Amino acid sequence: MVMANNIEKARVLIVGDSGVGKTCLTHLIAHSESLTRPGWTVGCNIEVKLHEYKEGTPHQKTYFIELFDIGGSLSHRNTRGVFYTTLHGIILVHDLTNRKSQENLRDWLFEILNKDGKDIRNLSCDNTFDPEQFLGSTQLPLLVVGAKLDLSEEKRKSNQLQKIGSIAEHCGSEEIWLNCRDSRSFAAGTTDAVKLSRFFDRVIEKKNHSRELPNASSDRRKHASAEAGNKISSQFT
Ligand SMILES: Nc1nc2c(ncn2[C@@H]2O[C@H](COP(=O)(O)OP(=O)(O)OP(=O)(O)O)[C@@H](O)[C@H]2O)c(=O)[nH]1
Repeated sequence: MVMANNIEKARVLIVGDSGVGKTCLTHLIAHSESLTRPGWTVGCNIEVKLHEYKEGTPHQKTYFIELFDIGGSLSHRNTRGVFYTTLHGIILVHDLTNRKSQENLRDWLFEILNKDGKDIRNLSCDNTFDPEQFLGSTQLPLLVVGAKLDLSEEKRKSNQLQKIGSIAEHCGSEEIWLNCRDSRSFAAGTTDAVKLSRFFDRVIEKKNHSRELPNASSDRRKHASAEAGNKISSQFT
């Protein structure tokens, strides 16, 4: 039997605007059941999921995935940077009935990648934040989740068009649309369950890769703008 103390951990941040469904999603992932009355998250709510890395292969291994559900309220913007220090993956959540919450995902990504308060826009040639470039350089796995699919008739019909022009398409990441209040949304064997499991596998690979580079963080400030990618990468190892 595997002792809980011996199980390694990897950390995933779950971010997005207030009220988009992060707490419901976190609960669904961790407990495979829906949460009827989530409270308003102040600071951070942490849940843990046991994940089978590379399930069904000779490399299968059990990990803990720590899910850091970050309160989306604007009033906590200045303090939530403390949660951005050690991370191995990001889930960006938006509300399918609220277009603005999808547009704001760029800002969330920017806030996390800019956690030291250093404006990474200045590191790019044209002074704009390019999520693809900076995510690519950090090698941080990203998953985009659109919640409240049950409330969006239009989106339910056009599921296949979901990624066009979205941040998921821009960053080359997977996107899932679901009803977070339906306990069957990640039922075993469904496409969404497979996408989630693959995402967690990549998170674990990111964590294992980070451990192989223990001195990378000391190089953080060495490189100039041409090497901005490497610089940002070192912040997340
Ligand atoms: N119908 C429907 N309601 C949802 C869904 N996801 C979340 N909700 C509801 O939306 C409201 C907000 O959900 P939360 O999970 O608390 O949102 P949050 O993003 O954690 O919000 P903050 O804690 O303010 O950051 C709650 O009333 C949920 O029950 C969904 O997929 N479908």
